[in-house]
Amino acid sequence: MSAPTGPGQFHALATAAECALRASPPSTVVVGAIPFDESTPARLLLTGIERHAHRPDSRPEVVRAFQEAFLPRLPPTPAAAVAPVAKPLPPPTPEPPPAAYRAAVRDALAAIETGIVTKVVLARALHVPFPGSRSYRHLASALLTVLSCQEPAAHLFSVTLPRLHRDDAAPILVGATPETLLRRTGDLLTLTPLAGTTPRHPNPGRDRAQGAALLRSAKDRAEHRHVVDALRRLLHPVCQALDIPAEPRLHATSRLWHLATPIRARLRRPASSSLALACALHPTPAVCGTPTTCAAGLVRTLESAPRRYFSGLVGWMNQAGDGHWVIALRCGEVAPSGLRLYAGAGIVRGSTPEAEFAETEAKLATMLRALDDACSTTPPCPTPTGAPE
Ligand SMILES: C=C(O[C@@H]1C=C(C(=O)O)C=C[C@H]1O)C(=O)O
Repeated sequence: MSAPTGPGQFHALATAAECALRASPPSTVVVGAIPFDESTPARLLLTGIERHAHRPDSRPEVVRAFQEAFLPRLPPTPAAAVAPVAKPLPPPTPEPPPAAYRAAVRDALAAIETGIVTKVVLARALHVPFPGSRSYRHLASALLTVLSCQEPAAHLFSVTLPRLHRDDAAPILVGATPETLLRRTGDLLTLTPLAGTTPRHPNPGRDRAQGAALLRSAKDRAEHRHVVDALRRLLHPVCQALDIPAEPRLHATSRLWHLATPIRARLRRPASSSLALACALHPTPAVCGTPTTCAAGLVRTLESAPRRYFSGLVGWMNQAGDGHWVIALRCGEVAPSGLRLYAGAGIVRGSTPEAEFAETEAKLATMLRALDDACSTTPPCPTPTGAPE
């Protein structure tokens, strides 16, 4: 299922998905990935979820549906192919170089001082040359297995993306995101925006102190408020009841604390489909900035390369329009030539180039650790993970 790239792609996709589902058997769902911006093609396809899962609302079944829909069944990896031929991994190349990322943060801060934007999210990438003899599809599969152990609370995804050129192998987007853009069940809409981040600490006392400091940080609360305010503005016309807590709370991943606001809303009837709603809200200031058009312009000029699917959407929708769309974070594109991992950070007044660079490093560590384990022979889940010791 596709729509021409360029302005209007997302709206056309949502309409095409709704039409295709209406014309399909009742158990059909649309699953796939929508890019950060409309210059990159989306990858959405129809699949029969009930063949793979009996409870499409529960996370593991949906994850399994993604895997079965997008990753062809792989034969068990022969031991020889799993040998850690590339340990230590080749060093990743930062794109852009760290100094250029810090300069872009300074430019974003200068734009904030002029008043044209109040928040801009700037992303960077790491290119990791393909580490060894395993096929890239096996690596994508191994990464997913490792991520499912290391990030048990995350939403996992694995989506085969459109080919860049006709003769190329199709890259695979693999990740474990902590952020749900929205979930629609009938007229109930739930959202969990995240913004404002600090690393966790292996010492429990210091870990709690770091979380508490994030919760108090005026700069991080402002960064978070931009997202919640934008969602309130956009949801108000389509919702009859909107429950938005006044204060953010902490959300933990295995490596990071985030500020989170769980939002619940009742949609007015007739309710838009989950994909139409997701496309209307995307990109939120959590991944782009505010005001959106101006922030998106700065993202285009200040980032060194297109984000493609990073900070886009991944999810599914059924015939009733219910569905779950997450934001593609803590992820990478796996291709035969190597992996491209991404992370971004929200720049607001009070941000510093050094701290924002460090935040992207901390975010990238999730995928780097998974990659390291995916390329080693040790089992991916030796002990339960989730909270640092
Ligand atoms: C851009 C990313 O994350 C987004 C930005 C955050 C922030 O700036 O604090 C936090 C969570 C996400 O909404 C990322 O993980 O790369």
